[in-house]
Amino acid sequence: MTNLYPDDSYTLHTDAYQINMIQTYFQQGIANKHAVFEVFFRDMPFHNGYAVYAGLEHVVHYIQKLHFSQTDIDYLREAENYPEEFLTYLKNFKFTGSIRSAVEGELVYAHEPILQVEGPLADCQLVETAILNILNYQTLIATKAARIRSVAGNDALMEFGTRRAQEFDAAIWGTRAAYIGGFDATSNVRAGKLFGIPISGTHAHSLIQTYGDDYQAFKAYAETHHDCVFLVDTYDTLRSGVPNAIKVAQEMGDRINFQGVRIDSGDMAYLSKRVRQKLDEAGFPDAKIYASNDLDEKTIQSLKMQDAKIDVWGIGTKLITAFDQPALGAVYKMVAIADDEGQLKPTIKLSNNAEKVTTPGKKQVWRITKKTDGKTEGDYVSLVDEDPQNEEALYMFHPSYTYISKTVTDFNARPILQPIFADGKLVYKLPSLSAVRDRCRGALANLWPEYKRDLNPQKYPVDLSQKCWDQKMAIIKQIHSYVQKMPE
Ligand SMILES: Nc1ncnc2c1ncn2[C@@H]1O[C@H](COP(=O)(O)OP(=O)(O)OP(=O)(O)O)[C@@H](O)[C@H]1O
Ligand SMILES: O=P(O)(O)OC[C@H]1O[C@H](OP(=O)(O)OP(=O)(O)O)[C@H](O)[C@@H]1O
Ligand SMILES: O=C(O)c1cccnc1
Repeated sequence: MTNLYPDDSYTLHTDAYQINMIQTYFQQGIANKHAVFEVFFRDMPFHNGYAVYAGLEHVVHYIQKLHFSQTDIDYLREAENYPEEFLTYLKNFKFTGSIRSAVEGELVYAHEPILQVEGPLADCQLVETAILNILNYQTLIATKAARIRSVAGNDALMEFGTRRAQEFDAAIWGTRAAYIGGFDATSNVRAGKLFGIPISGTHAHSLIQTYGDDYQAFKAYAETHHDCVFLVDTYDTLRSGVPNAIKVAQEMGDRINFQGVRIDSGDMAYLSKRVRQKLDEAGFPDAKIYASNDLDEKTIQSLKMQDAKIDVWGIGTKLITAFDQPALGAVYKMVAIADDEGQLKPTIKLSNNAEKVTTPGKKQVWRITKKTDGKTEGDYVSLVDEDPQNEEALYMFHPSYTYISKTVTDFNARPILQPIFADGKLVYKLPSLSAVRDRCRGALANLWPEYKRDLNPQKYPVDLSQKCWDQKMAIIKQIHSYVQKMPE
């Protein structure tokens, strides 16, 4: 049976190896050694040209509540038999690190830091797992939602995924991420209460099955609700569902707001056209046609090409589970660590796979836009002490194929990583969810269409500054010559 603790928290929502490492650092006297870690992902989700950053608000809640409760300590003692002095250290633990991050709704790209944690080594290590858990999921769902929005045009998009989501938290934070990416409403009532997302709902087939008849069911619903959308596919969409929906709408007249009908099966291109015709002929040209059933950006695009007469799209499974790409794959890597004199030194993780070699040093990401049209030229990843805003002309080159380069003039450089926590204190005012959603919409408007197309989008430039690149090469050389001296 599950143990339910009155003081349960998310502090133990971490991998055991983090606590094991913290124990080593503590017992070796280096738990407070200054360190910097950065989060980034290596591949664009869904082969998309951009990703929509989401999850920061949940990260903020998590960090604010971070402390080991008495039952956390009791559990660690019992499960792992940690030494008492280490448990006392954990009991007194307070997060004193600093976090800089992209803000929610911002567009982010592979191979650039999207969040940075700096501070005592132990603090940085403890939060890795939860931060990745949050950002990996929410950024994925916000991106999927934006892809769906990009094919839906101005049609209404409703999130219907809770019943298929990977449990409670995924449903709740997933629907919030979907809203950021451009959805309009959710069927999840708790998400409405928690986040202020508009809620929306029609009714299920069980209502019709309860009455055993479309007419009786629609009538009962209409007698008890003002706003009515009738689900018309339980027995036969064209012969029973739609005619009975029209009949009830006509009988009830102004006593209801007949918003439309929902189709949940069958050939939706064919059915929606026939349904539209019937609604129009009956004098309901404003009644909308809702569609649901395993939809995603591909089916919506196909239905639009078939000139389907669908106004509102209800999307569940394929959105909330990120059906075609279940993980973003963001990682959390150490980029700098203090030496014995307390000086922060860049550090690298090498790999035979060039893609997996990290970029050392504490960094900033600059979004470079042209002053003339506000359009994005690419991202420029610099060391933290560089400021491209002061440059007249910015030389940008591909970090692997360095001969691919351009010089940008007349540009603005905007720092993407913003201060969120400074020495453990929240220094960022969380924006409203609608402001976050607007930010996403605005960012997409400033992106060239070549990066937004669904199929084979252009690869968005994420370039390293010369200083950052030189430092990386120097460290790689240094390590190679050190390793070469070792016997095999
Ligand atoms: N005209 C169309 N063009 C492309 N895809 C469509 C079209 N009409 C429906 N679809 C999609 O085809 C799939 C049909 O799935 P499925 O066979 O499970 O549905 P169904 O048999 O109509 O309904 P159900 O089994 O849920 O009662 C769904 O993903 C649906 O969104
Ligand atoms: O297909 P999705 O994108 O996941 O959208 C959500 C689905 O959930 C409902 O079906 P379900 O069969 O669960 O219940 P129902 O009896 O109300 O149709 C709804 O009718 C949609 O088909
Ligand atoms: O309101 C709806 O129509 C709805 C809600 C959740 C899942 N499917 C449909």
